[in-house]
Formats: sequence, structure tokens, C-alpha cells
Amino acid sequence: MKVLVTEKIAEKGIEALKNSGMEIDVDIQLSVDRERLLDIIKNYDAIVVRSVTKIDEEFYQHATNLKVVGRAGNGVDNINMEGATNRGIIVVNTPEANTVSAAEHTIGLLIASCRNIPQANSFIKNRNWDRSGFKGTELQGKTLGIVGLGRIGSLVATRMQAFGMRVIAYDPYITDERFSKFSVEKIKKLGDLVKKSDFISVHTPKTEETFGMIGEEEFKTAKKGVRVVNCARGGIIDEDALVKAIREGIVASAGIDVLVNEPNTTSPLLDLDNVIITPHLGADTVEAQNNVGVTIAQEVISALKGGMVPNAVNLPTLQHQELEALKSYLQLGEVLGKLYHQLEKKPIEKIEVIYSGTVADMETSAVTLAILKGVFEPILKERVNYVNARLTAKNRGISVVESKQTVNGDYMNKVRINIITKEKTFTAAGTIFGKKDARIVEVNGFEFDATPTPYVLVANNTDKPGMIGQIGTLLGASKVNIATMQVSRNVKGQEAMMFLTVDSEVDKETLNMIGNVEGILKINLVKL
Ligand SMILES: NC(=O)C1=CN([C@@H]2O[C@H](COP(=O)(O)OP(=O)(O)OC[C@H]3O[C@@H](n4cnc5c(N)ncnc54)[C@H](O)[C@@H]3O)[C@@H](O)[C@H]2O)C=CC1
Ligand SMILES: O=C(O)CCC(=O)C(=O)O
Repeated sequence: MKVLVTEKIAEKGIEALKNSGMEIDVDIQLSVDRERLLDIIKNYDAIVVRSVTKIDEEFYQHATNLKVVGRAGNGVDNINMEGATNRGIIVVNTPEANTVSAAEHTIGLLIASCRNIPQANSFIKNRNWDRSGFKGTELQGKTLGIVGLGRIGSLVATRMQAFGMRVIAYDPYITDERFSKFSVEKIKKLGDLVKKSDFISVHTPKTEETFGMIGEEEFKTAKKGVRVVNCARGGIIDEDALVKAIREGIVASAGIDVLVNEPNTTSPLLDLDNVIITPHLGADTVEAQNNVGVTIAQEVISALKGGMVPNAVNLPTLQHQELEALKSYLQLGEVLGKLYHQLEKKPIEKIEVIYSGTVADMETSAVTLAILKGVFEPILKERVNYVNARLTAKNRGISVVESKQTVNGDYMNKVRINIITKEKTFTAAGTIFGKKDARIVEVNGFEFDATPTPYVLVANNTDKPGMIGQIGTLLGASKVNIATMQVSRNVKGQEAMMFLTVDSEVDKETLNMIGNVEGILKINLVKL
């Protein structure tokens, strides 16, 4: 596997990638040398970027082998998510790793801008001792309006309360409990927050809704002398409107870490004395970068190994613990899904997944993805994984329905799939024994207690003497060892199903010979 790193990440992260046995190329020029990046990206399985490298549709068209985009950081606005998902490319980021640094930088900008610290610093460094032009303002007793009370917004809120500020916030997407948790006053309308605030700090992602959300209209109603901070994404506070509001004396100062176009040395904001700007340094601390570097390395490695990753952006969000608890169900789901196309050939119309018992309380959407991955992987040329499995079903006109039951009969937990075609319904079910032992417990109404192994022979036969012996003899003759064997029937003398786990592939000829045995109705080698 080859990984390309196009922006500076901590040495610890590079070491972790190298230690995993991958081939790593680091070339930070590629973040801006677009032509060369497009030329070589086909050679890589994964790319690790920060906020400068643009991962867009044109990039994906060149990245024909790409499986993973690792964003060493939080915001993913430089990454086209739809393009990644369509191609089954997993996008991972490190949302928790730099939040404290970003919050602290926000506070640094807020204090530095309202006390003119950088301006005074330049002045005295130029050998001018003059205190007259730098009078600032206190924070105590002032109102801080936070837009977006997520990870960073809430860290800023609680820290600024220690300065004696009244903190209010606008975030229509979070619960009242979250506002109470941080003792932050909920403001229902952005306009009201703007009117009430002495300081405004934005902490939303950059989306269609948030881009320009503090603009000319908002500045018209803001308190004269309001101070603003943007350590989130360029453009959430409209840059032209900000320049105008500063020139008109509405905004007294601005602390800015991010610009719409980066890198940027020509923004008009750079010409304004009461604007202090840092070149996107919010996450630039030793701690954050080490954290980000190591986390992104671990995630890219696990994503390349094909599994679920806790911080995958285009997959269901899972915490580490949840993922641990789900691991065996993901394997079971994939096994159940894989059975279908290896036992049946009918086009699928609908897939029903029924979770019962303890598994019903878990985050099962990931298990459903594992089932879909298992269903489609054996028959599709293009890559099917957790990222695009649902889309693959949708594109093939297959509806997927999940349901949950608390009562489950004989099993503590059970995952059952009903694959519905025009002619019939295929069913399979499995359970997890103890903490992680997956078992197939039913196929098409025949009950088993079978541990999935890489090779399984599944036979439908008439329930009569001699069947097992004949199969055993034929497999023995072709040097295939039977590991375990189970036979299931519902009515004596009618159809039965055999489930034989074998230690190796079974060649076509042997399969044909078994298929020709009188009483064998169907034989398939299933690879799980
Ligand atoms: N300057 C830097 O170096 C860094 C910047 N960031 C940026 O900081 C920002 C915040 O990051 P996190 O706190 O981790 O994100 P988060 O996802 O934890 O929180 C974002 C919050 O914004 C809210 N939100 C979304 N749309 C909104 C809207 N229209 N109006 C009001 N609220 C809205 C969400 O409900 C959520 O609570 C992001 O833009 C991220 O890219 C993050 C790390 C470093
Ligand atoms: O330092 C970086 O790579 C950018 C940090 C950032 O903006 C983020 O993590 O969203």
C-alpha cells in the first residue's frame, strides 16, 4: 500500500504510517502543485492532507487507486464528500484531536485583538514607546455570542465564563440540554445574538447555510463597537462585509485565523489596523499536531485494511468502544450477506434486516452496511465497501429495511436477513456467542450452529441414507479435508441441508461429481 502525504503532519504520524509497513511519500509542495499531484495520484492507495490540498471531482478522476482520504484535522470542506462516497473512498478525519488548540487560539485572538497586543508589540519592536493608541476593552461583564456550540464553541464558552463574560449562543441543531450543560443562554435567532453581543465568535462548519451567515445585514443591527473572531472557516463572517463594517466603525476589532482563499497574502483585511490575522494556526500546537498526526495515521491504516473506522466522515459515526462492541457483528453481517449470491442467483428487490435481542440496542446501521457489503462484493467488479454499500443497493433499485425486536426466542441476540426476489425469499440468520463467536444459525429455514470459515460447502439433498458418506468419499479423493459438518432437516425424508466447513478450495470437477450424486439437489462452495 502506498500513502502520499501532501501537507506537514507530525513526525510521529509519519513514523506510525511507516511502521505499519506502508510505503510513504511526503511532498508538501504537492498541496499547491496541482498538475503534479494529478499526475501521480494514481499510484497511491491513500492520501493524507490538511486544509490546503483540494480533493475535488477532478482529483478523484485521476486517483484511480485511491481508497482513503485522511484529513489530518477537523474541517473537511476541502474534500468533496459525494465524489468519495460514490467511489467507495473512505474519508477519515481527527475531529477531537485539535479542538483544545483551536479553542485556545480563538481566545488568544479575542484577547489579543481587543487589547491591541500585536499592534503594540510591533510598535515597541520598532523602538516606539507610546501607550496612547492601544486602549482596549475588558471582557468581564461583556456578552460573548457564540455561533455553533459544538466541540470548539463549547470549549470557548466555558473558558470565557471564567473571565466573567455572559455567554450566549445560537445553534439550532443542538438540544436545550447541551446549552444547560455549558450554562450557556440559548438564543433562538441569529439576529438576536448579533444584537445582544459585545463579542461574536463563530464555530460552525463551513456549509451553504453558514457561509456568509454574518454579513452586511447582521452588521447593520450589531452593537457599535462589536468585536468579532473567526477561527472556524473563512467566509462564515463575510470578508467584504467585515471590511466595510470595520471601515464604518461598526466593528471595533477582528481576530481572524481563516480566510476564504488560503494561502492568502492579498486580502484587504490585511490592510486594516484593527484586524489581527494568523495564517490558519488554530491547530498549530505541538500537542494538537502530535495528536492529529498519530490519530490520522492509525485511521488511515485501519481504513486501508478495509474495516470500520471510528472517525470516518462518510460512514456512521461510531465511538471507539461502540466499534469494539460491534466488530463481531460486522463480521457476522458480512458473512450473512456473502451467503446470498453464492447460493442464489435471483435479482434482489428488497433486503430486510431484523435485529433482535441485545444487538437491537446497538448502532446497527453499520452492521446493515456490512451485510450489504457482503451481498454485493462477490458479484461486482467495482469496489464495494462500507462507504458505498448503501448507495450500491440504491443504484440497483434495492430497498433496504432495518427493524428491531427485543424478544428473540432462543438466542440472546440474532441478526436475520430476508432477501426478497420476485420468485422467493432467501433467509439467513446468525448470532454472536459470548463476546465474539459468530455462528450461522439458519439458512432458508434449516437450522444450524455453524462457525463461519473461509470455505464452506453447502448442499441441499434428499434426506436419505448414504448422502454424507458419498460426499465424504468424493472430497477425500480430491484431498479436501472436512473440518466440521452439520446436517439439518425439518421433515424426515424430505429436503435437508448440509453445511460442511472444509480446509481448502474444492475444484470444479469435484463439485460436479458431488452434484451428480443421486439425491444431491444443489451444491455450492461458499467463500466467507
Ligand atoms: N482554525 C483552525 O485551525 C481550526 C478550525 N476548525 C473549525 O472550527 C469549526 C468548528 O469545529 P467543531 O467545533 O469541531 O465542529 P462541531 O461539528 O463540533 O460543531 C459545529 C457546531 O455548529 C453547529 N452549526 C451547524 N450549522 C449551524 C448553523 N447554520 N447555525 C448555527 N450553528 C450551526 C452545529 O450544530 C455544531 O454544534 C469548524 O469549521 C472547523 O473546521 C477546527 C479545528 C481547527
Ligand atoms: O492545521 C490544519 O491543518 C487546519 C486545522 C483545521 O482547520 C481543522 O482541523 O479543521
